[in-house]
Amino acid sequence: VNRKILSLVFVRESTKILLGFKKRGFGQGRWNGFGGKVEQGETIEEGAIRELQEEAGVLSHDLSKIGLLEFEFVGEPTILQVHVFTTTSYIGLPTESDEMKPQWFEVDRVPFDEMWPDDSLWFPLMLKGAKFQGYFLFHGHHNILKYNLEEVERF
Ligand SMILES: CN1CCN(c2cc(NC3CC3)nc(N)n2)CC1
Repeated sequence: VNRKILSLVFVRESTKILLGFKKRGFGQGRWNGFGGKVEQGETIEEGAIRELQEEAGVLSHDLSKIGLLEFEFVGEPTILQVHVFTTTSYIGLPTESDEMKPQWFEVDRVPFDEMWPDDSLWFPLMLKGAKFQGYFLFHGHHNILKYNLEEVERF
């Protein structure tokens, strides 16, 4: 079993959250936070900052680690290990990239039916300010066969 380390960043503004519509590649056609592969030679947080800049055109240096999610797919050896961050302090105007089209959403109007199915399970923990850890077993890209999800005190 090998693990692929990925970042995922959510930018918050009072009652709003910044999501991006994935225009191509993995997760295409779904809204999500910003993130991607963590490269060799960078920390996970540095990778998260880099991807946020590349995908949304905003720069933040004050990310808070809020979640750790592992995703396994039936029949596939690679486990995705997603490190979730949030920030309220950033500079720059969210800008469309070739990967992502950013848009602000009211936190009570998050388009879960156009997002990864796990999001509706852990978003409530993120939105209430909790830290969380979870494991999800997927069959394909639409069905969660089983999962566990728990709040944690700190990372
Ligand atoms: C670059 N990454 C890709 C993985 N990712 C995921 C994954 C995910 N579920 C997993 C079944 C796929 N759910 C959210 N919300 N994000 C974050 C961004």
